[in-house]
Amino acid sequence: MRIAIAADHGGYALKEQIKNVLKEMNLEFHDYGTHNEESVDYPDYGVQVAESVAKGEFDRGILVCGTGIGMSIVANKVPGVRCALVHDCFTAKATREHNDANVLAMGARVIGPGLAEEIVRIWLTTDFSGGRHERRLDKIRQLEGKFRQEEGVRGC
Ligand SMILES: O=C(CO)[C@H](O)[C@H](O)[C@H](O)COP(=O)(O)O
Repeated sequence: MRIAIAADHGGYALKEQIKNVLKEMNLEFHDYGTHNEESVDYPDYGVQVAESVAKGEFDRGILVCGTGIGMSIVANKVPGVRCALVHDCFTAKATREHNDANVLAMGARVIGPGLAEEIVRIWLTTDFSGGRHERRLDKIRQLEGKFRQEEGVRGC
């Protein structure tokens, strides 16, 4: 499994710790930045991970900012991305089983590194359950198609 990872300045330190988890798990990853704690804008980093996952260049994405909210909003603008903002172990598992979430967002100002690492481990090792959940993902894909078409009509 290949992972794309990024953070803004608020998530930089936690991103570095999560990279150690990925190394322990022998997972290949690409770090899209940021590479220090200088202030940057989270959309510039979130979109790179989201696009790379949507294009199939990576299997999963991990995004960290202060709250995780901005990163999750950005990632979910990219068709094909199902980004989950997760701050507990229960939803880390559930969003893989039910939503087949392909991007994980977390807030470094919300949870500590120990919990974040546990969330990453659970999220990376839990499979999608399929079944009735596949039908719901199909409906999400249909909605993406509907809004793409409407944007085409409006010339957006
Ligand atoms: O939560 C965020 C956006 O929803 C991000 O955490 C940013 O890290 C946060 O907005 C940055 O704020 P700052 O005051 O510029 O450090």
